[in-house]
Amino acid sequence: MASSTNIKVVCRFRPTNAIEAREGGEICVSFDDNLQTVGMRSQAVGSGPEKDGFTFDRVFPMGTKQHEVFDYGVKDIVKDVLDGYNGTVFAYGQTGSGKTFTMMGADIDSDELKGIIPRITEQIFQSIVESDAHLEYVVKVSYMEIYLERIRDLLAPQNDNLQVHEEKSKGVYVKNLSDYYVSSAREVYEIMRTGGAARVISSTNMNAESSRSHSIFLITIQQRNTESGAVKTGNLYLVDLAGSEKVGKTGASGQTLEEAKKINKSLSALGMVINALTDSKAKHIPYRDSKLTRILQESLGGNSRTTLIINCSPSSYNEAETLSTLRFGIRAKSIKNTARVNAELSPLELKGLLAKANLANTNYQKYIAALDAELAIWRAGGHVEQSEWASSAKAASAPAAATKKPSTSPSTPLPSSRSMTPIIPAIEGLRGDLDSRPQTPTVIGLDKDEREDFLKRENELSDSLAEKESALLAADKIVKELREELSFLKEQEASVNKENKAMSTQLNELRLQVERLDYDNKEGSITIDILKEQNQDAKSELEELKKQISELKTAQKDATAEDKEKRKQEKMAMMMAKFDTQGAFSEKDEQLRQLLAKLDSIDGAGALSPQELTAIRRQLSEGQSMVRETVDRLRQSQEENEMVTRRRDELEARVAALETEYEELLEKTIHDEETSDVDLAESMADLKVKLEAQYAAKRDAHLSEATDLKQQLEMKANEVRSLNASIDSLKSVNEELKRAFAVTSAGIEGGKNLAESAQDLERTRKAINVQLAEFDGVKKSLMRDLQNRCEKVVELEIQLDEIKEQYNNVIRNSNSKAQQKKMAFLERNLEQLTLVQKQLVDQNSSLKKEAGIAERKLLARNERIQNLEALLQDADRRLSIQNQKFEAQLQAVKERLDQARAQKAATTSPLTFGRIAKPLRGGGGGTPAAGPIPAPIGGGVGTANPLARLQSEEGG
Ligand SMILES: Nc1ncnc2c1ncn2[C@@H]1O[C@H](COP(=O)(O)OP(=O)(O)OP(=O)(O)O)[C@@H](O)[C@H]1O
Repeated sequence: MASSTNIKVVCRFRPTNAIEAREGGEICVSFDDNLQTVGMRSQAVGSGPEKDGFTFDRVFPMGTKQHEVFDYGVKDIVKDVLDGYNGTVFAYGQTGSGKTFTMMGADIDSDELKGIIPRITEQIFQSIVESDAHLEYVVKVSYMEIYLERIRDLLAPQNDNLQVHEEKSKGVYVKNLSDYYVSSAREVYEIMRTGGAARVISSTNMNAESSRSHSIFLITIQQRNTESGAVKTGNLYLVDLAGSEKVGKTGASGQTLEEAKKINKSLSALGMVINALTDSKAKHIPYRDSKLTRILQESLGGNSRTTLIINCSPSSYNEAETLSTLRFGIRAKSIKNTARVNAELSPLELKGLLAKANLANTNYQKYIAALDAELAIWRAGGHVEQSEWASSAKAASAPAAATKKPSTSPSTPLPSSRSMTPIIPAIEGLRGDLDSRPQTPTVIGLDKDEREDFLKRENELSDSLAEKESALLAADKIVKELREELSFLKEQEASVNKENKAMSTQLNELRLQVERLDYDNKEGSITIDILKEQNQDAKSELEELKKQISELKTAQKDATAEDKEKRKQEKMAMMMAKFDTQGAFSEKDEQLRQLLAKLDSIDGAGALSPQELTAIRRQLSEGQSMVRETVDRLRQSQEENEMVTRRRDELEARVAALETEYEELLEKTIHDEETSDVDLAESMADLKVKLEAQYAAKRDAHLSEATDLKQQLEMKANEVRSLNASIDSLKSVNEELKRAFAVTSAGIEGGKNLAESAQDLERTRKAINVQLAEFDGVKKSLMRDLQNRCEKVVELEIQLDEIKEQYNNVIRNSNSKAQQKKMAFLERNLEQLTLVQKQLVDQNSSLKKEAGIAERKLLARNERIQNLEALLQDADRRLSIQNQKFEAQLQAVKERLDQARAQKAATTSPLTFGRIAKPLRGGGGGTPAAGPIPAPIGGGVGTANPLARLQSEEGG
């Protein structure tokens, strides 16, 4: 069943490519006729064994068709795998040498261009169809990639750190690698495409489509003999290695340089394994140095039929790489593999083994019984002859209950030659039968238990390593995320800081402004205080000026009081003189005088005629009536005088009122000037105008009144004068009459008539005297009255004059030079003061305003600052909330992602088929793709072998 064969090495040359042609590369290889040896025209092979060329199982020159490579290179292997052997086809060569072209082909769907893998797949299904009817096959495929020493499941790319395990029963395998049951080449192609799309591709200078990873396509074929129940399992590894060239040539750099190093490490490990395998002295094969060599462990020097396809360029441009590749192929060629069928025992075989085991068990029991018996003798102090000692051989041949009598020499030591673990042939045979899998080369030299322990421990370690690696990866990812987050947060922090800075500068500016405003405000209040003081000073100055004015007024008043008295007397004198000088006699007075003269003449004649007496009487009565008239007129004039007095009183009252009004006005003006901000000059001018107007009005009124009064006085004086004159004349007439009577009385002593007439005259005289006395009294009273009135008039005039004087004083005060100067000075002062006051008031008000504004601004800014601070706090709070939210979301997303990944891993495979075993039966039962899947024993999924069933259940 197991035969030791060398690895089959074939060599394929691709045609020269455009780069090589451009670089002037020439064909530097030659082939022998039987297409087994390739010769190099290189100086490097000038001497030594390579001079004769490199001999392989087959050489495919440029232009070899795809099907030729398949037919002559790998077709046989398909049959072996179907028969339960492990098979490996791997392509080795520099980038762009045609590995992928050979393995997968330029176009899967093209009959001409499709590569080895599609052809193998087709061959497998073809062979299944053509196989015996009692053979049932289950085909499943897996696709993985080794990239940067990590195994990635290309059909479940999220599983990117799979571990290689080894078990005694299963050999080397990739743990948790997903597999898909396939029933047709089409399904395999689909899987190939799906997996191919998930590969890590990196462009290099040499080949834009080159892959920097190793890809392994695994086809597992399980064959079950439905008649015997025997099961064989063949694994076919189809490996497309990464480019074998040196790092520098590809021009790879950066991360690609790292990649290249790791890829080269993997490939150099492959070289080391091959070297060790071909070196007879080598004791250790470094399979575990790389994932690649570990997976291909059984393919290289193990349980596998292996074909190595080395791909080369024929161009001198890639001569060095080609030479190295050829050397690699030559070395690999000498590796010997021992391929065995991976068979599970059939029920019959198992039955046989069971019988064997039962027999062995019986033999053991017998042996144990014999040993027990012998032991009892020894313990009892007996002795058993050596020939009588219990042995496995005897036990196997002796009847079951055979017991020995114990000997009596217990002191005999136990013989040292007896094996403590006897070898029972039946058991050993059973062991050999069960142990169908050969030892893996690595653990050769260890005993069986140690090997198992070693593998177990290795698997455990590998798992924990994977766990650690994934944890590390997750941690790396978290670190990366955290870094990103950190940078984001840093950016945010920077922006927040910037904002904060800007805000703090703004705040500082505002504070400064506030301070400045505060300072301005203080300054303003100080200025206001100063202005107030100045105002106070101005007020006091004004007060003093007022005082001075009032003093001046009083002084003026005092000065004029004496003048007034004098003038009054003068005026009175003048007025009275007027009355005295104007004594004109009236007509009556004249008549009376004539009458008196007549009387005098009568006196001279001695008698009066009755006519003359009658005339005298008549004249006297006329004189009396005149006196009466005069008295009446005097009464009238008295009345008029009273009226004048009343008017004067009224005028006085008015003058007093005007004075008080004037004073009030003056005070009010001063007060206004003191308190208000009215322009003093203007007010003064206004006041002046007003006063002038008032004075003018008053003056006019007084003047008119005075003229009226003067006229009236004139009239009265005239009247009084005439009355006085008439009184005087009457007096004189009276005197004359008296005298005439005296003369007449002396003349008429002699006659009765005369006596009578004398009596009459006496009576008349008496009456006249009485009248005269009355008249005198009236006159006196009139004179008194007149004098009084005159006095009053004079007083009025004086008052008028005073008022005039006052007015003139005021005018003078405002007009006189000194006064004018003073006034001007005062006015200037006042103006300045007013100006200053106004300015101060203005400043005060503006400062107040500014202070108010500043205060308002301050308040507003304070509010703004508070708002901004609140906003900042709010923003901070929101930021932290957002952060928390973001973290929570991130966490949720992570969880969901993990869940999704888990689900995806569990259920949502990109491939909707292949999770259920599809047993394919040979014997021309039709292609599984064309019709329903042939039902295995029991039908459906449940009829597959236990492993397949288990997997299908898992898949379900
Ligand atoms: N035998 C051939 N006949 C015609 N063209 C070929 C042949 N072998 C390779 N080529 C072409 O050469 C180019 C490179 O081939 P390929 O991609 O198979 O190289 P590779 O060895 O797989 O490279 P890498 O290691 O980068 O994956 C492709 O365009 C391919 O079509």
